[in-house]
Amino acid sequence: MPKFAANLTMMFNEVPFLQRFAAAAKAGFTAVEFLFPYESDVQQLARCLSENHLQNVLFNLPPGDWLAGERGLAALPGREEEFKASVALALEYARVLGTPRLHVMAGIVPDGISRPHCLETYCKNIDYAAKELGQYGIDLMIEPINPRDMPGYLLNSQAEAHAIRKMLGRDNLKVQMDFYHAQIVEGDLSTSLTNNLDGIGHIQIASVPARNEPDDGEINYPYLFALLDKLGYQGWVGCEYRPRGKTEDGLGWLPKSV
Ligand SMILES: O=C(O)[C@H](O)C(=O)CO
Ligand SMILES: [Mg+2]
Repeated sequence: MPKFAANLTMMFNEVPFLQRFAAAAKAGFTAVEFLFPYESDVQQLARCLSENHLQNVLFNLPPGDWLAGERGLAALPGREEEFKASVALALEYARVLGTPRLHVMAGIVPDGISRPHCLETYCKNIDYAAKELGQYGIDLMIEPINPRDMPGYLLNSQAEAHAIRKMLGRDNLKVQMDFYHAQIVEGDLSTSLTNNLDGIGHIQIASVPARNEPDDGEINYPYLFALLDKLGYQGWVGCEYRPRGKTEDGLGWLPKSV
């Protein structure tokens, strides 16, 4: 059975963020991921991990002004210096927390700027970030996101993400395969997973269309979990879903040892 990491941004939202570490550990998780840790003191986060015997397997680089609708800086021409500063900040956190991989969000293609121009900016920034993280043995994830959840987001398909990964040729640049997004955009999950396994650095799960626990909706997760085992996938599976009700009440799908 794959290794599952609780997503503390989406799960255990019955309690404040810093109390979710203990809640995840109590539920049996040994690993967690989250989106953006930057509102918390990094040493406090390190204590939350160590006190609860958890490892952090992923978090995101700063996304720009989230409340203003920004969803990443990497593809935004003219924001390169801000992007480089976001890489430095994420590195500070990752080195303290021992995080082995970081997800960099691409961003929404701005009005008046061509997609090819954004794609060129994105590739240059991703290459820079991968080089910086690589000095510390940290992998960089790029994740296609569906246009229903994020209209205008630059990167939507697994195929394009793997093409960028191969073109840049950085060993520590990997694709984050979120089955929720991949199902919405292109489906064909098991073949895409099988054909691209070497280039996949992290997986995330949620039901489609509701983005709840992976025990409902149109994706056959028991089939995919068995395929991950058969393929020998050694990475983590992030539970990036919105619990239908109380988080603990929705964990019946988890194997006993997560
Ligand atoms: O939304 C997602 O699936 C991504 O994993 C993310 O981190 C940005 O929201
Ligand atoms: Mg995701």
